[in-house]
Amino acid sequence: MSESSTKQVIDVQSTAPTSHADLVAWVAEVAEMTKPAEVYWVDGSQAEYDRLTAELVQTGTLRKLNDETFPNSFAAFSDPADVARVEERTFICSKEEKDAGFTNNWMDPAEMKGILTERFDGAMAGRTMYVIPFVMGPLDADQPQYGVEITDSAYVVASMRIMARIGTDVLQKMEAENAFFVPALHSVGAPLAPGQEDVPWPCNEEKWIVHFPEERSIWSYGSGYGGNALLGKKCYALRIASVIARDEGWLAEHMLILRLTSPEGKAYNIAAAFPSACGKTNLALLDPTIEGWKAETLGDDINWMRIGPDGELRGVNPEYGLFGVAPGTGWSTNPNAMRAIAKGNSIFTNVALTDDGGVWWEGMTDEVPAHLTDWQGNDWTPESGRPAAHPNSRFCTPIDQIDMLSDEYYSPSGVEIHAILFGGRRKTTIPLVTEARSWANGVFMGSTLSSETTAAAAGAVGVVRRDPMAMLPFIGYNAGDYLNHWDKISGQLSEERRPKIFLVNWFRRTADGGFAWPGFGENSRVLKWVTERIEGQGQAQQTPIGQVPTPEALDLTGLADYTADDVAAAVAVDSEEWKAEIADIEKWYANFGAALPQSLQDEIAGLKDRFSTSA
Ligand SMILES: Nc1nc2c(ncn2[C@@H]2O[C@H](COP(=O)(O)OP(=O)(O)OP(=O)(O)O)[C@@H](O)[C@H]2O)c(=O)[nH]1
Ligand SMILES: O=C([O-])CC(=O)C(=O)O
Repeated sequence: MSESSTKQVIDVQSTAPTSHADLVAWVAEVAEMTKPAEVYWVDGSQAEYDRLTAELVQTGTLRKLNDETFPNSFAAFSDPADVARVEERTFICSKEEKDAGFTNNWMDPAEMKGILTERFDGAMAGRTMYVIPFVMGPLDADQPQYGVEITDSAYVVASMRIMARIGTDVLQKMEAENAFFVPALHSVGAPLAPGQEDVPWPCNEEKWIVHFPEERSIWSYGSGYGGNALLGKKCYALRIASVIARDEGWLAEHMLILRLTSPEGKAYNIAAAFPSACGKTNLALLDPTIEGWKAETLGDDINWMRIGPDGELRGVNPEYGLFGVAPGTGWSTNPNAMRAIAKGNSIFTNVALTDDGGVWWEGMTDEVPAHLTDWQGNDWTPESGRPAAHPNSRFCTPIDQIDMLSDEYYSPSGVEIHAILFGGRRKTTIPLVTEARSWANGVFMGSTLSSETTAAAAGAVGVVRRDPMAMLPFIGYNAGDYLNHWDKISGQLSEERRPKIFLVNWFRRTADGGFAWPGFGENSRVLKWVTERIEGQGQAQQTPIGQVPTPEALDLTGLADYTADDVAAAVAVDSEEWKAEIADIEKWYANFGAALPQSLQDEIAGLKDRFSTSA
């Protein structure tokens, strides 16, 4: 062991601001392995954030924006090879391969630790090692879900402060309870030789996003981007939390939560699972276009659902900020998100810069600026023929800047969920909205959910894939066990209180290539029908896949140039398309073998039956 690493171990033990023995031991162990220049415990204060962001401006990682239009906000530009989650480099290292299942990459945990230990050896040389105590969900929850992220990226520290509750309060409570925490280790994997200047976006060509579900720990190496690096989000709140949820009897899901109140004052909490970049943030910040309806945000990406005392399903958003897709978020499509962003205190990544020191992305304003600096630092004009902002560019903004944030967001016991929507991005086949025939039929809809891939993950875009409950990249264990867990939870819900389930598709196309439904704020019309169905009202027609609205059932008041015929086209069930769909579902289900719950086997058999008798 070198002299400097010995010194670090001693430093950690004697300077740690906590007596939480397991935590101090882990931090010391990591410092010994990664050999940072210093160890810094993050307190989560505004002064600390201001200091770190100022340092990041100095090193060129952040660019301070024009304070008038984007107060206290910054833009970061990543390495072009580090712009999205890397699913191919994401692993679930359970002791046994079968426990990771066919949807996950797997490696033996000891072998993986061996590889990672080599990568992390000296990985933080020349850098500061930051220790971020955090909690997912309210700190006053019955059982706060603690984590500690160690990282060598100040950009990650600043972003984590927006996305999660972090710092001294969390550390003190964790210490007082001597609580378990998820150790989440992150390095950009780009150590600095002494005297070497900082690079604006350090990262490594080799990336590893690794989860050890039995240990409930995370090791992430080589990337500084979003879900690869802000480890409280997808890595903890979905992959590791899904394992905890399986063991403890609850659900950790990739869902937004929206509260919709009717003109009569009746409130409905709607959870919706859509894959990445398929409209969660937009629906969570819905601006209803129908008179008298009010929408409030509870969550935009993750929903932890527990069974309440009366057999109801209760949802909590464990996050503290938004990490939203920038392109397509605009004053006309999502004014609520734009108002939250306009309050400032945000970090943008891979958006374009305007000449007056602001930011811009495709769809932000109707008028396209005449000149920009694109996300890669090049001059850009509307004639450039390429996007100015990266398609997966993001805004990272505190959730409490949303004017429409529900007070219930802060409730540790969450809200009762009255309806669950499953939705994907499909050009054909899937109607605008379909009500499940039953709870089991709804779980079937979720388990066979499909969507075209998006820029949120590295790889091909636009390829249709099955994405069960929008959790394909996020189930931290065997997908067959996951479907069985849903089946088991179903049985524990009160029959009267079970949420109604719907399948939606905002992205269906017409023959001329346009969207079959205007989407965004107009989705409130679909949600109104959903609430009518909850109340046992609203006109619906039976189809082999479930109930769809009759052409007159959607409230189209004030919606120019959209007719009942257009609704009929948007909700049409085409049996030829469904023949291909069923074949694809059967192919998907074959992956599960005997693990497929009987209820879902019955559902696919029933679906085939209904199509054959309706033909
Ligand atoms: N046509 C259409 N596009 C939509 C609609 N809602 C969202 N989008 C587009 O879908 C893209 C992604 O939307 P988001 O709301 O950010 O998606 P998300 O699911 O929150 O994404 P993640 O943060 O990756 O989980 C944006 O380009 C939106 O403009 C809609 O109702 N209709
Ligand atoms: O995790 C990320 O990088 C961004 C995100 O929310 C997603 O991909 O769904």
